[in-house]
Amino acid sequence: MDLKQFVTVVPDYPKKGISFKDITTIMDNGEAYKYATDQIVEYAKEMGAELIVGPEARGFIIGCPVAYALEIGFAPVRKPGKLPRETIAVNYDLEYGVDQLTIHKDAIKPGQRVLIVDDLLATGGTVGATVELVEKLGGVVAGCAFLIELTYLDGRRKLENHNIRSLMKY
Ligand SMILES: O=P(O)(O)OC[C@H]1O[C@H](OP(=O)(O)OP(=O)(O)O)[C@H](O)[C@@H]1O
Ligand SMILES: Nc1ncnc2[nH]cnc12
Repeated sequence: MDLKQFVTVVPDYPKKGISFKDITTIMDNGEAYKYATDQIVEYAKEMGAELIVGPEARGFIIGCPVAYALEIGFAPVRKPGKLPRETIAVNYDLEYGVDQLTIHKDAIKPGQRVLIVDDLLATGGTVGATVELVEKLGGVVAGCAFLIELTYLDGRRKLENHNIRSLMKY
């Protein structure tokens, strides 16, 4: 399936000069959503993932169905003040802003093989911070999977030695 036909490219959103890749037009097509999920499920199996970790909000949309299909857990990475128990935090840069991400301290077992899943790799700030959170808790990053990679922003640079799979490149 050519997944790109289901991505809607929105120019100048949320700021002038940003070419926004809207994945809601994948999600609202059952066949395309399932196909994208299945591709990441296969990658998760290859990488021996024992837990899926995804940053809010779009990382949940892609990561949760992958975890469900594999019958493994999903641990959310969230913006500050959203997780109710003890967390650790890491700062990160966005293509359009700066923020902080947090995870529950007990979300990952030491040595657990984690697949990080998100909709899109841009500058790599989000996934870089997520890798840091996973590793701080003693998890092993088995791989990072995205629907979309914006190659012109070279987010891969931040993932040096990690396994990466992106289903679509722009
Ligand atoms: O590689 P980066 O430069 O970090 O950019 C990619 C991130 O940006 C978007 O999330 P955003 O922070 O806009 O939050 P959202 O998913 O809640 O919309 C996207 O879903 C990725 O998580
Ligand atoms: N260009 C972009 N399109 C969609 N989501 C994004 N997150 C960061 N950059 C993005």
